[in-house]
Amino acid sequence: MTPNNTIHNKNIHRLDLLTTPEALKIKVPLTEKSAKTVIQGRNTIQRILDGKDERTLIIAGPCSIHDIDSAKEYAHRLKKLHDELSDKLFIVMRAYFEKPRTSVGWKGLINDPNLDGSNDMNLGLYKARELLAWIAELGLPTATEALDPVTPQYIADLISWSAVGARTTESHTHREMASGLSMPVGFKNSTDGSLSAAVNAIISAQSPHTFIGIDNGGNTALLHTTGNPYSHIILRGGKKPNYDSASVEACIKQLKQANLPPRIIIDASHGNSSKDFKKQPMVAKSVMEQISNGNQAIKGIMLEGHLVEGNQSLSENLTYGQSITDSCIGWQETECLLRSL
Ligand SMILES: O=C[C@H](O)[C@H](O)COP(=O)(O)O
Ligand SMILES: C=C(OP(=O)(O)O)C(=O)O
Repeated sequence: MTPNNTIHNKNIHRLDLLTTPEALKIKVPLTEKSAKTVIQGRNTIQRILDGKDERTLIIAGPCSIHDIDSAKEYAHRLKKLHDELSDKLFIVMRAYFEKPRTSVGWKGLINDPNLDGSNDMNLGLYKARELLAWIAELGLPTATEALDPVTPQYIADLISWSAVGARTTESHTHREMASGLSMPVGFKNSTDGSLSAAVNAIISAQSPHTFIGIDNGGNTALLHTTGNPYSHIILRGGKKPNYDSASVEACIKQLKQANLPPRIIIDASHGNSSKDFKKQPMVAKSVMEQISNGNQAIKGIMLEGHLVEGNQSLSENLTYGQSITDSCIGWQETECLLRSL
């Protein structure tokens, strides 16, 4: 569709109609088994955040998913560990389909599923939902980043935990969206390492809001939310790491000053590994040590891992199972690390 753009939509050269959430859910329905996975996943994470389940939440998986086959293979392997290590850890798969970029770059499977700039978002939403449904059917709960405020209507019924990223935690729109999401939502600290935007985001997301979104039929709608009681902070480091005990104590203090419960997830990647994937195991072990030493505020750890370690640039000859965004630890390292935790 080419808009008449002499005054309005001057910088929009094309408009394509997007499928509705309802139509996508007919194509890829939520089965009884997948609904059970999602609900049990959410309930367990809520119990962990409440301190009623003493296991550590582990969110592990690719920085971004660009290839369905390798994501399914990863899910298969992770499900085995999810079952085997379930006495101490509650393992959830990182299934990230939307990538916020520092400037420009590939924006994730939903935005560009063909990896070629054709931006077929109808296909992207289908592929994301199909994969989430497949993983849920396997019995493994998933975690994602909620970046576009409209996409949750298409996929959130298949997700047990969401994050708002470091680049959007300060965004009013994302706080409103989080207040209506059905699963626990973590807010990352800002890219410079400061915590105040995340603390304010939690307060905002726990409160009711009214904002513009879409309904299941794809109509523009006013959404009235109740607030999300399970919003919490994710320490991801910034100019310097913030996973050490002094930084965690400072975070607890800041949460308490804001009358918020001390509930923290620590991302072992990003600023906490200074973007060096090889440091993630060291970070995760140090966080686990704090938990063993009695720190009850740390509820979980996030890891960026894929089948093959490192990362690669987007090209026509991609290595199977290797990240095309941030570098990840490989499968062997992930398995070894999770068993050691
Ligand atoms: O985890 C993902 C990246 O760190 C984030 O999307 C920013 O990526 P960029 O700095 O490569 O754009
Ligand atoms: C983009 C991510 O992280 P952050 O927002 O912390 O940079 C991510 O976890 O993929």
